[in-house]
Amino acid sequence: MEDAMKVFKEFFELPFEKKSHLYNTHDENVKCKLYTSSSNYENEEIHYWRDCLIHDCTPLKESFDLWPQNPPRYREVVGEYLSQVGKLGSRILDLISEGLGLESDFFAHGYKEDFFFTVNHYPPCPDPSLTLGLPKHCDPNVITLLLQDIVPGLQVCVDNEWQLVQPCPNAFVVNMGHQMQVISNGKLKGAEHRVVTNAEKSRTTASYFVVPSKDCILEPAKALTKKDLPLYKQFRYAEFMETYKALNTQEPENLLEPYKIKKEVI
Ligand SMILES: O=C(O)CCC(=O)C(=O)O
Ligand SMILES: [Fe+2]
Repeated sequence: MEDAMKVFKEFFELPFEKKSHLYNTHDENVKCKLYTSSSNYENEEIHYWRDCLIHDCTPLKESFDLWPQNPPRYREVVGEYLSQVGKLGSRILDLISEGLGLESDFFAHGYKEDFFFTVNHYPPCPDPSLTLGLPKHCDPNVITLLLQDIVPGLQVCVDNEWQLVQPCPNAFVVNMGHQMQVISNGKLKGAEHRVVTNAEKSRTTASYFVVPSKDCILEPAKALTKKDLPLYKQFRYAEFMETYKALNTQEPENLLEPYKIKKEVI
């Protein structure tokens, strides 16, 4: 993971001419892109202080040729990194299913079918009081494995207060996404988080999002709704993602609102 972080930093340190061809936010067919703030820069109300590299990763071996050619080690190091992080993600999901009392291969049924990968770079910000690196959000997927640099910036919302997640060397931050909240019937809450900037140092992070298949049907695990009532109804992952994209600027908790089962008032 040290090597991967080194390569991510080297990529963002490249002179602009070596990466300018990757700035292309409009063409759906471009499978490796760099953008500033978000992929919807032109239409967003607020811009954020980050650059983001995103490239297709699945199937892993077949997507190598789409990745950055510079730094020259990028493909080899990141290929190995993603394959190892994928295994770690599966192991963590096995442990979560054990902890929740679900069958051991519960997440193998479409919940970890895919993954999505982004590398974030937050340059020093002259006035951190004016903007964020990323706004408050909850990841839309199942879990996210975040590789943090030694520079702090990630904050998590606990009891309505923002707390800094201190970087811990050689460790990943594992964020619960919206889908984990649904599957666990609210036992594991989707983590609301954001990124603050700082004036002195740049910060680089890499997010590995474990993603269900588009057709995966999400609902509270049956084993958890024998005693407790289900809090959410069934929906397709692709359907949720449409809501997520359309309502992205709302409070994270509101995004699950359409899928909540309302208690009847008698
Ligand atoms: O860069 C970070 O610390 C967090 C990134 C993040 O939340 C995301 O990629 O969804
Ligand atoms: Fe996130």
